[in-house]
Amino acid sequence: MTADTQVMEAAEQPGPAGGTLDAIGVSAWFGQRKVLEKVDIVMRAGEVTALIGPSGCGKSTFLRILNRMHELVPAATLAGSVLLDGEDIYGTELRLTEVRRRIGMVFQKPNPFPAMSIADNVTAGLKLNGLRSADKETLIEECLRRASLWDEVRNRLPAPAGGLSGGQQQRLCIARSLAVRPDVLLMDEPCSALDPTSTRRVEETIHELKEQVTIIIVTHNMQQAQRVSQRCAFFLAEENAPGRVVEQGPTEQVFHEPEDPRTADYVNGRFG
Ligand SMILES: Nc1ncnc2c1ncn2[C@@H]1O[C@H](COP(=O)(O)OP(=O)(O)OP(=O)(O)O)[C@@H](O)[C@H]1O
Repeated sequence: MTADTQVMEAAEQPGPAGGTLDAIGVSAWFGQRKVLEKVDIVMRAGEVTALIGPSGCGKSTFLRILNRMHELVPAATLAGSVLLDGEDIYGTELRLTEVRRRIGMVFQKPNPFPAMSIADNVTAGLKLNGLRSADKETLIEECLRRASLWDEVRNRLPAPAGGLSGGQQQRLCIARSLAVRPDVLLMDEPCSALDPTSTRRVEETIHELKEQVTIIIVTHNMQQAQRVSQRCAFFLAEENAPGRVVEQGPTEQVFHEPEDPRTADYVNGRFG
């Protein structure tokens, strides 16, 4: 076993809750243009945090800062810090590969490897992360169960993932993310390409996962934010200004007793 290769205990059950992410004074730029202004949000273990707000207010940028994907864009810069259980993900103590393993991402459009088998898709992230599993079959079943997909695919694990429905593909991507044992899952509008039934299945999956993995979800769907999240942050970019968090708190409060009139207008569909 090299320093980069760890044997994962596939039979080991996932821990009780993921990590807490703490964004402190996070600002972001693309070139000269500032798109986020001093965002402070604590995203707690065991909870789902929803990021809401109109298009272009910086939600996806903020999400990508949380697992160091923002820096992949040329000319993208940032200020502030992001702590994972107190450790700075931009500091020297945590390696980039470790940050990306511990903080996984599920994208808007399901992106399995279509020609690869369903089973191999689940374990595809292991190699990329320098990990291997002592018992792949157990790990595959466990992750597919956690992603609420096992019953639908158990009899066709060698079939190509491209043959699954969009909703099944998205749950397969969730299973793939879970295989590397993340503490946090970032989800960028994970249901926007899905029909209502598939959306419900993904929401149920989120509900079941939140005890083990901290989830941060960007959504334009206000009903979805209320259904899946315990806490909510409302982002807004006013004219010619970078995006800011106008209000955050328990989802119930943000939707039913917002303190800021702009939050009330947004959650009640009066703009955005
Ligand atoms: N790669 C990029 N290069 C330059 N500007 C960018 C880039 N990505 C995003 N932006 C700009 O940053 C701002 C925030 O974009 P971002 O995608 O984070 O907003 P958002 O709230 O997630 O929007 P949406 O809800 O439409 O996905 C926007 O003004 C956008 O045009």
